[in-house]
Amino acid sequence: MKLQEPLLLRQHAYINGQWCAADGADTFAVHDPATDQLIAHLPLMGEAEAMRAIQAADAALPAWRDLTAKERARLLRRWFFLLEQHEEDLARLMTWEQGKPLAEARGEIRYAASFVEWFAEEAKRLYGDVIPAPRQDQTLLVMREPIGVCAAITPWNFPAAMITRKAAPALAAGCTIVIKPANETPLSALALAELAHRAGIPPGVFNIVTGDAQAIGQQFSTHPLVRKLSFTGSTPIGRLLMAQCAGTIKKVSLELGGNAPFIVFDDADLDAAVEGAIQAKFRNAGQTCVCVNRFYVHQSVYTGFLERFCARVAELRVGNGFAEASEIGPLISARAVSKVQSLLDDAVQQGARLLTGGQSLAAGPQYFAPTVIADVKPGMRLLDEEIFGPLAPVMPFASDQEVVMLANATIYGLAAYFYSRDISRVWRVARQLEYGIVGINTGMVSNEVAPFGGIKQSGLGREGSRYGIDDYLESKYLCMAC
Ligand SMILES: NC(=O)C1=CN([C@@H]2O[C@H](COP(=O)(O)OP(=O)(O)OC[C@H]3O[C@@H](n4cnc5c(N)ncnc54)[C@H](OP(=O)(O)O)[C@@H]3O)[C@@H](O)[C@H]2O)C=CC1
Ligand SMILES: O=C(O)CCCC(=O)O
Repeated sequence: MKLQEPLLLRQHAYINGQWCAADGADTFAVHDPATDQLIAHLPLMGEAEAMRAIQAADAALPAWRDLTAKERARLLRRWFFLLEQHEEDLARLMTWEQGKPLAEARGEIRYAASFVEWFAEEAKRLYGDVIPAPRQDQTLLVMREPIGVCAAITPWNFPAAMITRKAAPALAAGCTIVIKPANETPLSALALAELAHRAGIPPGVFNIVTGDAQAIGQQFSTHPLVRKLSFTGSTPIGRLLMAQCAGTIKKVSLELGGNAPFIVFDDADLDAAVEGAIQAKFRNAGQTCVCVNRFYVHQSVYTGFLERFCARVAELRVGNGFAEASEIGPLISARAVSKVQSLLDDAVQQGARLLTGGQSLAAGPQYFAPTVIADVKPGMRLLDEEIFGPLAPVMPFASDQEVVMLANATIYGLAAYFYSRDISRVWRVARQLEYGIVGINTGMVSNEVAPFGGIKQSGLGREGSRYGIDDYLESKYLCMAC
């Protein structure tokens, strides 16, 4: 890979300010999902190295916590400027290991950097409270203090933004952090570490441990020095980590799976709904936890919506993320492709109509054609399982009451979308949807200033926004007799 700054391609973990190999010098391989070519070998670390990273983060904590908020903010801002400055190299590394089109990768680097900038600003506004006391001889105060050493486990679908969305609030609050990136996409994480190092973030404050997820996850979720764990990934692993954290009563933030409904009411602007549907379904080839899993379209506009939607989907250009024309890259793995294929097969066997896509592509074995199926019915697996791929199931509905009930009939509660121009319906449906995020007449809801997170089994806590730093803070109540 040709980079303007070759040192951004790191093949060692980053612990206590040092680039390290695994104790036994073992490695694992990283492949380009577009070509299956070998990209890099990374340290296959386990419990011992994870423990050393935690100890380094603990040793670095007092000095980092004792910096003024302004000093921490200044270092975070330097990191932000470096992320901006190296956007192109960071994007290229991401496309190489993750597959997403370069334009999307550039967008993700800007998105990742925006969390660092935002929380550098928030660092200076962590106000406490003075509480009117119930007695005249008391003064009551609440101070907000960093929780301590934090651990984070991040997924491959957003290899940079999921790290900065956790690390930036942690560092801004005065915490130190140990991070295990997904094994599919460690290079982006290590490039972030290289730039954090150059920004002057002290040794031990920001650490990246690569390798065996189970062994590292075990340490992160059971070590008594870790006070908080933040995880983005699948609901089953989130459940497991939450249970493991129970032993030492860690604070837990979880961004887990979704089953997003996208509702098109009879009064919707259909052209706008189609554009929103393309964004909300096909971003990152459908591999986003807020991507649409189910389309409900009012029966009176069902055929019209399907015609326009299928025409747009058929135009999407699939190919290697490095080709500037590509809009949809490969899926992350052969396992991901077979999961999407099996959900499609199940639906078609049970009577769904295949309208466009569905075929394998000459571009390579990890590509899946953008696909639309209609007349989807209860009982088909894809209504309950997270698709995480470019397959759009569509079905008609008859009434508002029915569609809200169908939309809420899931264990998940991350994102929902709907299109309507009737203002009273907009308010009513927005209130009735049991989701942490509701997109109204838009298919794009994510930014650094808004709280991102789900309810039900989609997770705990919020990331980004002024709320996103709360999980990295404890409240200390001071009761002073005077
Ligand atoms: N909410 C979201 O954004 C995401 C949702 N998903 C959902 O999950 C499905 C499967 O994807 P998958 O990548 O397997 O998701 P996982 O939840 O398995 O992986 C996410 C992260 O968790 C790590 N991990 C895996 N097992 C453990 C463990 N026992 N202890 C600690 N950490 C662990 C992974 O490490 P490693 O890479 O080393 O295995 C990775 O860093 C997807 O199809 C999608 O439905 C997936 C990714 C993101
Ligand atoms: O959990 C994910 O899938 C990544 C979040 C993407 C976003 O912030 O929109």
